[in-house]
Amino acid sequence: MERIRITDHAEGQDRVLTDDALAFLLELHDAFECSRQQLLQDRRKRRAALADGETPRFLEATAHVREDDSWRVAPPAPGLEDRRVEITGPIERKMTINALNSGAKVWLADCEDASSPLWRNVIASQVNLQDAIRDRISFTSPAGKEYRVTATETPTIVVRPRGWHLDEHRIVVDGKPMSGSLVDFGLHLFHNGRELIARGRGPYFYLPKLEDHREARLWDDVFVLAQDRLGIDRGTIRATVLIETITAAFEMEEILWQLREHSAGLNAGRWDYLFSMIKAFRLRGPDFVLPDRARLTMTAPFMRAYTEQLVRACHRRGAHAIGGMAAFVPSAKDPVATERALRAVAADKSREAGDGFDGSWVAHPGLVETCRAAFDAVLGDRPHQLDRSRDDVAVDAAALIDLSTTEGEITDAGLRSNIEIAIRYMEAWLRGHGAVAIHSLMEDAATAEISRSQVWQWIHNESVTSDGRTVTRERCEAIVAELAASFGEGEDDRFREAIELFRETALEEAYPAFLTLAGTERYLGDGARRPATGPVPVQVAADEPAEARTAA
Ligand SMILES: CC(=O)SCCNC(=O)CCNC(=O)[C@H](O)C(C)(C)COP(=O)(O)OP(=O)(O)OC[C@H]1O[C@@H](n2cnc3c(N)ncnc32)[C@H](O)[C@@H]1OP(=O)(O)O
Ligand SMILES: O=CC(=O)O
Ligand SMILES: [Mg+2]
Repeated sequence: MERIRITDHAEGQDRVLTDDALAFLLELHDAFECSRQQLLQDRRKRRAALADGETPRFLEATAHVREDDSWRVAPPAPGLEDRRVEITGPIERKMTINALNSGAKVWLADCEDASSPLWRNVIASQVNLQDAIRDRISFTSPAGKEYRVTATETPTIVVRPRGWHLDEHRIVVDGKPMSGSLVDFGLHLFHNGRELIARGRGPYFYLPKLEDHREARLWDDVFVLAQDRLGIDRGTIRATVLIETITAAFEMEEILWQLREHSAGLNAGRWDYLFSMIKAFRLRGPDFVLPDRARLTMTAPFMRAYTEQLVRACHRRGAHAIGGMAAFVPSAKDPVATERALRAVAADKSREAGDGFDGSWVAHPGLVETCRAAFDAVLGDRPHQLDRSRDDVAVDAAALIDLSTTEGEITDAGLRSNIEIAIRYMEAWLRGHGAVAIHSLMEDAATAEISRSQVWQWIHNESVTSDGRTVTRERCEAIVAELAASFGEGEDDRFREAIELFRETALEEAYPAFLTLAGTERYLGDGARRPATGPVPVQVAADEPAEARTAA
């Protein structure tokens, strides 16, 4: 019996899942699947311990790594010296070309927060990467617009594979799904690694949602085996780790140390970081309940502690510190939203550049110049500011987890906005869109996780909105019912399933660790339910207003 089985088909698959590529994936699976499962098991234990009241802390066992001043990560690899503007986005064909023409220094080609893991997306991402790297990508829109790469200098490509928690259930080995991380990583490296090196850059990665330094070590082990197997020099692969969980924030230097030969720095993944905070402390009582999502800015004291400590850790170790994503996006149809986005992004990037970051992310080509200007003002002609030590920053465990000083209230509008964003995002995700603009804000898996998690936390803490009303499941259901009236009922719409998924991830007693896991198991996996049709079902408590009962 063939050990590896592909359970689905998508256009372009033959170019991606070649026999040699599958043999490489199998080798990665055999070498690392046990360790991945062990680490996922450890995650579950740690999550339970945090829920039971354990406080994250700096590890005693690795104090020597933090205290030893002598080590540094490898110097920047070709194409990664100057990272002042990085554009992110899903690896769709048109967006790939637009990103390559955007003028950014780096393109984060995303199989993660901005991607919905439909099989056709997984395969198309790999096809588009192959073509983009070989300068043979073009696209004609349904309206007949032609797209080609015209920029003389294109961004360095950095691929973000899925996180360790996600399976790729369409590639089954000995009856078990492969790791989504290893599939995204392995296919890109196998097909494009040598080509990238020949073109003067290299196979570079962003590593998402790591929860501790042992998970970084697993990636390092993967890199070593993969390079040896493909005859690529050790240290050629480079990885920037997103610090976007509260536990990883206590192990920043350990993560750099584990990957030191392959490290390209750290990134402050603010949205998943906020999600991680809410998840970790969701049952810790009022001091850990955060206000409306709109009030969770980078100037909140706990967020400042996080970014300041990240820059300090990176620059102590000669590693790039890369800033995160301001969610405001411009809109050709809305000059007011555009003006607001440009102002907000300029302020965000100026603060990051002033704090010592070496570059930052933008979500949209219309923001590249704004980000560049903010970093130009601080960097000038220098490619980075690694020489800017932030030893003035206090390493302060308490500051990282002190949420009690976050200003702002929970409002009815904030509750409604969370429910609407979560459902609209889940609906788009089920249709295959991993990033969408909703009310001129970029929404992706990380921001949607915040929205649904806040709703869950507010219900379970019986939080009270500024109008004096308690957040209850029934109140949320009434809002769902009102919103449902405004949702489309087009043939392709998936609002019915999106509402079910929202209920499962925000309104139930149990708290699913990731909406993407819940969504994949229920709607995208092997045993997935068939898409439902008909009116959106709503649940309304007897004492809710009558109009809430009529959504259809
Ligand atoms: C928490 C995190 O992980 S953040 C990182 C993950 N998230 C992301 O990467 C989000 C990236 N951004 C996006 O996906 C998009 O900007 C969205 C979905 C938010 C908005 O996209 P749209 O609705 O298409 O925006 P809009 O209509 O203004 O786009 C104008 C043009 O810019 C292009 N564009 C917009 N964003 C991008 C991008 N990130 N990369 C490349 N091209 C882009 C569009 O394709 C469109 O091209 P066209 O004029 O040739 O048709
Ligand atoms: O991946 C980035 C984030 O903010 O989450
Ligand atoms: Mg993230």
